[in-house]
Amino acid sequence: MRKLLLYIVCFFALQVKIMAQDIQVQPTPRQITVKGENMATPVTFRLEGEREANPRAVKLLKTFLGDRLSSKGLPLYLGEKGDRAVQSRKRQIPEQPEGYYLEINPKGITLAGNDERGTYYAVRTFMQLFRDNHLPQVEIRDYPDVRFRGVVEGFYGTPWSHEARLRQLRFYGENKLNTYIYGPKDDPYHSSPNWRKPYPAKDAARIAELVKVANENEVDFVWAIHPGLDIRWETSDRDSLMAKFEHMYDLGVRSFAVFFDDISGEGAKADRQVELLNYVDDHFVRVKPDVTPLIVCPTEYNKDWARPESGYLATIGTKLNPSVEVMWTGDRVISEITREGVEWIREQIKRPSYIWWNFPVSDYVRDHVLLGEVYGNGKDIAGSISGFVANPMEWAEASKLAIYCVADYTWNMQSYDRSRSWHRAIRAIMPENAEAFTVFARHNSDLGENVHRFRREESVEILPVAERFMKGYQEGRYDERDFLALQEEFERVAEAADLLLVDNENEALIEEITPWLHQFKILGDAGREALVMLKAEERGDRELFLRKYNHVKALRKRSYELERQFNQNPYQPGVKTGTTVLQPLVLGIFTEATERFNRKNGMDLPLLADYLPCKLTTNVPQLEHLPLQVYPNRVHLTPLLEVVKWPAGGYLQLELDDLYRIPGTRMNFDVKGDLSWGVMEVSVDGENWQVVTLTRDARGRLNGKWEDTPVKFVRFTNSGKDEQQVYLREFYVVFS
Ligand SMILES: OCC1=N[C@H]2[C@@H](O1)O[C@H](CO)[C@@H](O)[C@@H]2O
Ligand SMILES: [Ca+2]
Repeated sequence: MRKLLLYIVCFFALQVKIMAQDIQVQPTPRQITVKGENMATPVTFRLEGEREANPRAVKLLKTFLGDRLSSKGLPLYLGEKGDRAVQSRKRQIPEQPEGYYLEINPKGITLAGNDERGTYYAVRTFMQLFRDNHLPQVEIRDYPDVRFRGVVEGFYGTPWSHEARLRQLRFYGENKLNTYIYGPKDDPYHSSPNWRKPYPAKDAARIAELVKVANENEVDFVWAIHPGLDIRWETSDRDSLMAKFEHMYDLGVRSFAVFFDDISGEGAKADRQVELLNYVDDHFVRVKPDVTPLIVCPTEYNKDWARPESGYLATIGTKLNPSVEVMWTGDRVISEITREGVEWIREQIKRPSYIWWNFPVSDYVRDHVLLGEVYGNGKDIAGSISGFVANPMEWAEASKLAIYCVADYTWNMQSYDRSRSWHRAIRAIMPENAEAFTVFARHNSDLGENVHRFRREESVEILPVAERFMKGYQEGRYDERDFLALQEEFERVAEAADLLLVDNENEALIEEITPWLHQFKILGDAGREALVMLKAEERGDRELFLRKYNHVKALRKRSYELERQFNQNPYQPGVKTGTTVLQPLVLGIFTEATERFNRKNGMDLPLLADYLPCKLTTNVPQLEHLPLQVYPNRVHLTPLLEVVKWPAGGYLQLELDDLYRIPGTRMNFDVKGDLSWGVMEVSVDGENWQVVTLTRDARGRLNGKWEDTPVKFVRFTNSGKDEQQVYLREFYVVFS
């Protein structure tokens, strides 16, 4: 008998477990208990508590239920702890900020928040559980791990459009993100030169609308100011900043930030910054009745840049009002956030850090879109951070993939599953073409070589097949199953590109990624044709081989033309896709097949030009891994967004692949002051150097040229005795 009883209990428990798992709520709730079989969805609901409950929650729920609301029907109790309607469940409500209790059973429904935002989140969860014909009988206790969760629009590049921002705010409401920080570097009223000026009427009206929609979605709209490029530490500038905050307050802004990142000189001084921040905190933030804690982004915002001898962080830690939140990007500008890292900074600044996570931002690899999984951050960091906001790409819709996962991760770290979250994100963003978008996103996730050396996994599933196949092909025997798997993958790539190009469920997203979709189609076609080349070469079918050889070369040419047509920016112009696995695979197959064909037929068909005739060497740490943009007769250094500390004696050297004249060289370090410390030289052998005369033009740029004997080396040195802090805005060499 006992055994039978045990069996029945286990069976029931298993059922409960299975049912709890198949209940999907985003973000993943802390605790779901299934209390019985699904129940039929009532035809009508009687709403109790609407007068006392959070009005935004009431509005959201009434809009959602529509004509299912009536004075009769299943009671639905809505409200915060202390409100009469949810009095009977008071003890069940979690006491953490934004926590909520949700109960659905045949006697009634309770949506009860620990605070107003919690009630709103209970409604959001209820909306996800709702099905026209059935409701799960559940009890949910839920609350977030991280206090402030969301996005900081803090990237360089084209700021998001007003419509994109409105869509973002609604997306944050759906995903329980409560923070949007407005700080686009290229908005002149956020940064220099107009941070002191009020917004023109049209922009002001848009900000006011953003604040309104943010409030409806229970999102704090944080307005950030970036005064450090030209701030003067006098009361006039302090008053200008206060006046600007008052102006933003009048537009409805109730949350404020001051960014001191990516600046040098006067603006970077810690004690001056702290004096200003404490003043703003004491005379504005704490004076107003309804303004959330001030947030600052420090100049030393990552460990790599922290210099204990500067005492910068110590000053912040000891002198900055404890109520001010301090942002932090981690051990480096772009880095995964670890427990050790957040505990280190917590010691320095004497408070939890407010993480500014630089992902999926791509303003330093603008030719890539970053659609991969969100991973690498510790699941044990919640205790040492007060906030976690992601800095996205200039492509707002495409950034939603990572933002969705960040919402899941910051709400419930322990249960975060990077792959499950990513697949759900794709279904949430592209429900009708989830499969095609998965194929596309799988092969558009790595950054390629970049100055921050931050990389992401890409084409993970096909990588082992590609490696095994190429090895086998080169050794003269490959597995036919691998060949077929690659063929299948390239077909799916080509299909996905076409399906997404005509998709109209999310036109804003398709518009953003269209250049990459065209590139992806070419990649799929090139992969399939390269595989046909391989078989034709094996069979000795010259005619077919030559047809496919010409087709792949034509596809490669089209790819280059796409690169020059779309996404032209001064940093990383062009459109890269599948750069880590698929592109090298196509090139490898094409090269191997063509070399075999040439050997067997005594021909000399050229390979695909994938040249890089230039090598960079330097002893300036921040320039060590600088990618180069190489064109037929020009070499560009990728400009940097951060301040470059160029030590005395620091040099940067380019070695060309042959001897060239240099009709033009241009450097723009965005330096107002004296540039005589900079010397440019050329050399034939890398030993004997000759100085190139540099002239400074009206915009402060240095221009030089070398028309004498052709040379192989060009170098630029800080021949002064002091470190120089410059911006690497532009540095290119034209050679002929
Ligand atoms: O304050 C943190 C911070 N400021 C800069 C820096 O990180 O690098 C990001 C990525 O390039 C850039 O988007 C951001 O504006
Ligand atoms: Ca209330």
